[in-house]
Amino acid sequence: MYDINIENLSVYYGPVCALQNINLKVKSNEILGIMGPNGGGKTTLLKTILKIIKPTEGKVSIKGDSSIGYVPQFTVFNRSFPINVLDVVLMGKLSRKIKWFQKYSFKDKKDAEELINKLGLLELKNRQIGQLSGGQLQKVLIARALITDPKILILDEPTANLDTKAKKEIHEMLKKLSENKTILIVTHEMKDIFPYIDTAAYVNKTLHYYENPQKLKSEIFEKTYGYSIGTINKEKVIDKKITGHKEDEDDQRII
Ligand SMILES: Nc1ncnc2c1ncn2[C@@H]1O[C@H](COP(=O)(O)OP(=O)(O)OP(=O)(O)O)[C@@H](O)[C@H]1O
Repeated sequence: MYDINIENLSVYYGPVCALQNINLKVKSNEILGIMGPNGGGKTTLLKTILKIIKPTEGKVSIKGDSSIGYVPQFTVFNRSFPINVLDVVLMGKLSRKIKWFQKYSFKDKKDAEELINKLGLLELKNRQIGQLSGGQLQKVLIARALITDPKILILDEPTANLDTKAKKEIHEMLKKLSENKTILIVTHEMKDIFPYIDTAAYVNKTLHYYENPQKLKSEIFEKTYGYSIGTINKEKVIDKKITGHKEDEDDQRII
């Protein structure tokens, strides 16, 4: 039932404690939103799940042999590299131990084209990555992580620096993918992510897990504004104060 099971996990970098005694179980096909302040340990948690970092204490178990796809922060991606969309997606087929002059098979190319088509990117197939919008590039990086059909997909700030429309498209894409994948998203975009996640975790050295993400949303508002969200209308007003967004006539009367 659980794709990821983390028990009593602590991670230290020398004397620095990044994560302390963390427990977390992630169900199959769940979308977990991971939030928390800068330096709270979110990336350390991802890297531990990906086995890039070894736990100081405790253990991380992945169900069966579930493979994991990883989408790193796209700000670290070199956009000036002369490579097209199809080639970026195909790169996801390369084994971790890169063999020089490794060739892609006909099936690799067919799989990549099918995936690009499925994600609505076919018309961009031959475009150089330097000529993509931020949202398009992010979708291509997600496609690269999906090419091996992993059961678990982990994304580190997938919508950072994207406009509202691109964010919505990425979040909707992830929601669809969660029909048969377990997805972990590290994000600072709390306002945008809540409608799309099933559960939430707040990481600040320790981890608080929320079966109901709305509870975390309420706690964040309470911390920010010093009072709790009593009614839906009040929540709308607070949302509007943050976003400046007007939703409907009814809404406008509340102001
Ligand atoms: N390689 C490292 N060596 C020493 N300390 C590190 C190392 N990597 C991270 N840390 C420290 O571990 C803590 C957690 O860092 P981490 O990058 O996991 O946080 P984060 O929540 O991902 O932060 P952000 O939101 O800013 O990306 C921080 O105090 C950070 O300074």
